[in-house]
Amino acid sequence: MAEQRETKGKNAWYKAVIIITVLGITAIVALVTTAVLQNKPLLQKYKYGIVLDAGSSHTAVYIYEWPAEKDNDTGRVQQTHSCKVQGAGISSYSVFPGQAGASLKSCMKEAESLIPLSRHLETPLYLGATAGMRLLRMENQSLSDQVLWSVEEVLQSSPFSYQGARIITGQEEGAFGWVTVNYLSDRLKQGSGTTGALDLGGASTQISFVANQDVAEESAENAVTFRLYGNDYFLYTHSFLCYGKDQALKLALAQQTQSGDSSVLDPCFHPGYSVDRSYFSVYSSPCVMAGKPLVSRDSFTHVGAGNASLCQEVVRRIFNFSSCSFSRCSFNRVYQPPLQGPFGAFSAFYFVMNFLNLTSGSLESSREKLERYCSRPWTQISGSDAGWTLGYMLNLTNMIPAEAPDTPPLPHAGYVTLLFFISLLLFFLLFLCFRFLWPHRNSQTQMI
Ligand SMILES: Nc1ncnc2c1ncn2[C@@H]1O[C@H](COP(=O)(O)OP(=O)(O)O)[C@@H](O)[C@H]1O
Ligand SMILES: [Ca+2]
Repeated sequence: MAEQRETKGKNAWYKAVIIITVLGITAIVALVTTAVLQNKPLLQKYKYGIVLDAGSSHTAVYIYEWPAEKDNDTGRVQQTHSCKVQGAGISSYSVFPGQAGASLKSCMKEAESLIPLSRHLETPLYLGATAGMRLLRMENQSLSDQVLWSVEEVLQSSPFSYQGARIITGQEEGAFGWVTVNYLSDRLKQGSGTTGALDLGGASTQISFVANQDVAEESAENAVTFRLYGNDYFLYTHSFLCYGKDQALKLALAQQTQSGDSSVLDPCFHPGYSVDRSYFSVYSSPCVMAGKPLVSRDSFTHVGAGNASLCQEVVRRIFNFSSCSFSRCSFNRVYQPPLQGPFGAFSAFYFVMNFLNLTSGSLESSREKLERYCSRPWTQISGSDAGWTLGYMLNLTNMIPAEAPDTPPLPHAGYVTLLFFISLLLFFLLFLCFRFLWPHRNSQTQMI
């Protein structure tokens, strides 16, 4: 009898252990599955933004995207597509301002086909015009308004959330260029050293870099502050209107055509280059300070001489280094504090240097290569195809939070692993309890 009772007791104990083990394993599996499902990243959805960069030479449409659930947080904004608008910049439509908007239509249709239909209504659409429109506004405010109305009409009729078309200030252009360069190189989140930004446009050029706060005291218009990812940045920025590549060329030509001769031998163009130009094309720009020479002829022959050092002399003369009312200046009496750190140069700086294969190597070696390049005959140059890759053109996004975002204490995988081992430990402890305490209780019961 005692043996039978003992066997029954043992069987009951084994059953209990098996039930507890099965329950324990089921609980662990349920725990881990819940944790995994709960924390599993949802299917990635994206949000979009469109920025039209209406430059002096051309307009480009940029489409940006970022993960939807990280809106305004750490989601990285990426350029997914760019479309170059056919023809020249919107400022060139001053003769027929009403046609400026129509020029944007095909790129806007492209944007409609690329952005998912469900996102159209919430996709913000901005247009920022730069130096070409600044010059047109200086020449004729009514014409520049008409050009903007024309583009506004087309953008408003698009399915996107139109946020406005405006001429951005040179200060904004410089400061946003700096943000973009540092955002793309991931320097803002790290809070480490930043890089300055140099942007050579067609009608203006911008320089921006981190400087100390004396800038605001000496020249408030050159000072910009940002708070990004919890770090304060104090910037010096300046936009030189008329010192973009195309307007600077006009300044240099105006200076060389002052004598009113029928031809000009220009060291900045290749030997063999010869083009008839009208005086009007050079002197109609509001950038050209020197008056048109008093000659009866309308045009002159622009002849290349291909001499880099003489060209440097010509180019130097379009800059005024003579006086400065601040503690220090760059040129044309513009305040500039001492340069700091490395610089990222983009837009036409990049196009030109990339075209000449000079994007790597020292300044000295680039100078030597440039001298050799400039003296090459024009006939050897005109065969080259300038269809090289466009670099990123960077633009306005306000997706960078002022404060650094809170990050979870553990990464997802670490969290699941930790949960698993804690559960395992609990189960092991439970097992030990039953293994050593239950038989002990049984034997006590038997003795009574
Ligand atoms: N693919 C390219 N190859 C060579 N030069 C280019 C290319 N794209 C743009 N550029 C030049 O870069 C400059 C861009 O200026 P843009 O942005 O239009 O004017 P701004 O910024 O002064 O309003 C122009 O001088 C233009 O000729
Ligand atoms: Ca530009």
